[in-house]
Amino acid sequence: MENKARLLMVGTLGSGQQRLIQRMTDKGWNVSTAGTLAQAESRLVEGEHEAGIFCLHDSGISDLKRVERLVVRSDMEWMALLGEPELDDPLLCRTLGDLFMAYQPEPVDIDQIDCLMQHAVVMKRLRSEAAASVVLPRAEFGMVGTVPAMHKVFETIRRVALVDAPVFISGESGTGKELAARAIHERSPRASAPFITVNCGALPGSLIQSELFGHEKGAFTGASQQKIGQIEAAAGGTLFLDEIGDLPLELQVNLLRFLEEKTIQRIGALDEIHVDVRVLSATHIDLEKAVEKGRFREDLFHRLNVLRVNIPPLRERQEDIEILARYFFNKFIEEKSMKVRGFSLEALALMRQYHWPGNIRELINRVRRAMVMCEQRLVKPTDLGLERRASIRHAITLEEARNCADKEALIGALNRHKHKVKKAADELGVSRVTLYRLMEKHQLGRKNEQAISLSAT
Ligand SMILES: Nc1ncnc2c1ncn2[C@@H]1O[C@H](COP(=O)(O)OP(=O)(O)OP(=O)(O)O)[C@@H](O)[C@H]1O
Repeated sequence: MENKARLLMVGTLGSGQQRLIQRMTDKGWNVSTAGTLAQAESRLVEGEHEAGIFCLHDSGISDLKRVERLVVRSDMEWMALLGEPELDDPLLCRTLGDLFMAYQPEPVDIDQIDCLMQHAVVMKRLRSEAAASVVLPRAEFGMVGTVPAMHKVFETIRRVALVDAPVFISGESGTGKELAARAIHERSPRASAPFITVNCGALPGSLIQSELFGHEKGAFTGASQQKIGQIEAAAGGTLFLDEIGDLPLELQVNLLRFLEEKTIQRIGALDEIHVDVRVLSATHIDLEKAVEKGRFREDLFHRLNVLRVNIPPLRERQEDIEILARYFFNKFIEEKSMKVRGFSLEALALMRQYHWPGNIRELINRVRRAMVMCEQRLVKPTDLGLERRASIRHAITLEEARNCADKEALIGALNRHKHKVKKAADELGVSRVTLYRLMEKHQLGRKNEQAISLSAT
């Protein structure tokens, strides 16, 4: 190790203190000292230390929570010096085990301390080099994506932003449709005007009409005041209709009229108002299929689908999974100092294998929870809640895989049809008798035993 590494010594060791500082200085260390935790905090801000010694013995440092905060934030290795009897304290023992690379009771062995601190410096330098070599992904419009399919999404966003036609954004739940809609607005000539989102699935039909078009005072019971609808509120800007597939059929007609004529009529109003709004829409359902089944008007679909952005699910962007996980890890670690340093290789491997039905929203939630739950330095599969699923994927025979798939299909169909066996059997293309037999085989109760869910496999 190159000498003159900076060593921070916190607390006092009593009579041995001066000797320790002198000997460590003789060995080539650049030692700075802090008698209190407050001083230690300022020393860490002032200078680039590479290793630390906490003298917990007889030093008046009893605020272990603050010790923990300081050690965690410092991003370097520490050793503790203390008197033997203090090891009776279980809280102190846990703190030592969690935070320090080593401890020494008195009388201290200075050669050993020197050796341990040299290791600490090497580890710190290794970590710094590793961190420097990691190229953090650049987020375009707040979206991280490195695979060709995402580059295509970014390119499409850039292009469609410049024209004024409606854009339909498709993609599974949590893939970033709203983020893409905002990006289109922010890059468009309308960027300085409002961007308004309406979730068409969140309100009942009776309310969504007034939400979109507004109403006049007295238009219906309870309309005690005039209300400007969201279309009018977005005038000059962009209206993002999320979950457009959930818009009731009767309102689809009104929306179509607005898109064709650029005018609206508040409920209860006689006059039509001209409104200049660009409409973006999205849904996680297959809108083409909804059109086929007569649940969505074809003419409205074509009006909305003039330009299209299609965001692929996370499982189809394998190379992005680890990059996104690290991106959010770095983001959350900045918000709150935590002991955790990164992901274990096993956790990364399982993240790549997992199906991510909730896409990036699910990834964010799992990473955030794992960072809080993690008790060691590296996030493990259990912290992410992925272990059980993964073990199923690893060591199973073909027969077990088939059983698993059968069971998932049964659970899905039964849930979708609220346990109506006849309907579930029709969907699965089996007779009722066969369905009962399969339910028995997979121990799926006829009613809601097992609170049927996919994780029940
Ligand atoms: N490529 C990405 N990079 C970084 N964060 C992303 C990316 N895509 C989505 N996110 C984040 O994931 C979360 C879900 O994104 P968003 O709400 O845009 O998804 P959505 O497809 O509109 O979901 P839903 O269909 O449920 O409405 C948000 O926190 C968003 O910031």
